[in-house]
Amino acid sequence: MKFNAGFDIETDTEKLIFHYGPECFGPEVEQRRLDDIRQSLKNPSADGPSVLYAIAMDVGKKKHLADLKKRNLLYGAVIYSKGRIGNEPVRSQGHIHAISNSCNSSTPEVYEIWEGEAVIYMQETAEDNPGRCFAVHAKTGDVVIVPPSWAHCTVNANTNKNMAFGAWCVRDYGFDYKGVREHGGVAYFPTVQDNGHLAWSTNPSYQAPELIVKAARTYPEFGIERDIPIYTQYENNPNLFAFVTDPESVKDIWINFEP
Ligand SMILES: O=P(O)(O)OC[C@H]1O[C@](O)(CO)[C@@H](O)[C@@H]1O
Repeated sequence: MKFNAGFDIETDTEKLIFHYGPECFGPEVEQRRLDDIRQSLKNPSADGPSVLYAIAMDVGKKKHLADLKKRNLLYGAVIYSKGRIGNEPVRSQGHIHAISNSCNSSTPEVYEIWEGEAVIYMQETAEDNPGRCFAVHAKTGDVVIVPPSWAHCTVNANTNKNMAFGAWCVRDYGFDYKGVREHGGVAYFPTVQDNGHLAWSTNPSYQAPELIVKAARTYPEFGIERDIPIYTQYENNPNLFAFVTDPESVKDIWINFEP
């Protein structure tokens, strides 16, 4: 399927892969299978699609690659299967962005939904007290920012459709799964109700406050505009996503940040 990511990329929803146009680059996808993420499910023995999502880290226009490397920025793409896992939606296992050597800090991630509907779930920590917990509903074109060091996972919110997104990340990214895995997942488990909507139940291995469910918002504090692909916004203003690779430069924004 074709959508406006700001560069020439298409999804193949049958094979769960990406196709790149002649002026673009991108790797073969890395698959995440049901067996890879079972331990983070509400019901680890549930049945579902064997490949849940496929990841292509480092995609974009060939003419930008040198600049992206210079800035230490990386654009990733992920495509999700439709369907469900028992009564749970297809989703990622959850992780925290590890401390990157380049900035000596965990880094944020800026998502843009390309097709389908997503929930970006996030919580402040992966400790017994996870801090504030948010489920942010995002539709095609919406942007969602996950702050540095928050645990997060991505949910395909519509079981009848594939979902795909792009995201700005740091180039020397690393994923820390430890806290999430020790708790058997994130603090709230999504399930699919009969009407197709998501419901949320607490993971008993945390002492979590009430979940805040909300719609995606805009991010004027970062200078991000609505309705323009975030890749195009980088193309028009290459310094715009410098906060992704240097989160300390906007440290006041992260205090009491609400996604
Ligand atoms: O938690 P997993 O399975 O490693 O997922 C990795 C994917 O998650 C994301 O960080 C989104 O949260 C992608 O950018 C990345 O490719």
